Amino acid sequence: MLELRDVRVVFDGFHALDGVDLTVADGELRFLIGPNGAGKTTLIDVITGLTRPAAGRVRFGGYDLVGRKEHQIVRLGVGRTFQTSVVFEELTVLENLDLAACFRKPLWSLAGRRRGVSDAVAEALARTGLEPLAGRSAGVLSHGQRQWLEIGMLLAQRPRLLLLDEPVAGMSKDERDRTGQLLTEIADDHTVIVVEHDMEFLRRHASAVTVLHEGRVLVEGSVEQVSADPRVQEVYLGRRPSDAVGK
Ligand SMILES: Nc1ncnc2c1ncn2[C@@H]1O[C@H](COP(=O)(O)OP(=O)(O)OP(=O)(O)O)[C@@H](O)[C@H]1O
Repeated sequence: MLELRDVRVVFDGFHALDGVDLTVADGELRFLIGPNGAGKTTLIDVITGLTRPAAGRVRFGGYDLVGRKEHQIVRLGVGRTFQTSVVFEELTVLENLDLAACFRKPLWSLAGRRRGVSDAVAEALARTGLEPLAGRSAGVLSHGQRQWLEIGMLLAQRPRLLLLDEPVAGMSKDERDRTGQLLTEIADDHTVIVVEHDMEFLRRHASAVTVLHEGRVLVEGSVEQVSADPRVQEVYLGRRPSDAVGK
């Protein structure tokens, strides 16, 4: 379980997170939405150790995360994607996955590593449907395939909690549907938090949604509850939440 209590982040006097409480159960697929500047990325940064909160607690799987370094948090089973790509274009899909799989492991465990595809990499290939492309260079992948490779690279690290920042941005409708299925499948045996602006995508694939606004949790509930909530409609500047595609 992931548990944030009264988390506060202040940048030069500006309260980017202003007392956030959030509980996400094991195996949950939780969507995080909110207008630009609401604090979504900052929240992910706090969980992953990139930003240290001024106050508050972050607990995951029985560990306190505040004060731990990013790589230590990765080792505790927390993985994230960034808005910018981390794929090596000149390497193959398989090589990218293999590299990612090594990242979380201590160096000594790599010394005697057997050759061939590790179980974690094979599972990541199968889950993301990238098996037929394993030998292709990542540079030739479509935008959607590349996003799946990034998700696969996270899976190859065997995280328990995945934090995904706008995974369907720029994808075609088919790619979005495939990604929605993929996220639902991943949530069978992982906890997944997805920052996403696309309301159509949320309607199709989200069950639980948390709305952030001005550094606080405004509303939590199902997509229907959240879209119908007058406070949510108001923060999206009087627009219907269905129009609230953010950027
Ligand atoms: N390193 C920083 N220094 C100063 N201010 C920052 C920093 N990082 C974020 N902020 C500010 O904190 C607020 C929250 O930013 P954050 O990126 O978390 O919002 P967001 O909800 O992810 O928005 P978006 O949808 O635009 O990505 C914004 O007003 C932003 O300008």
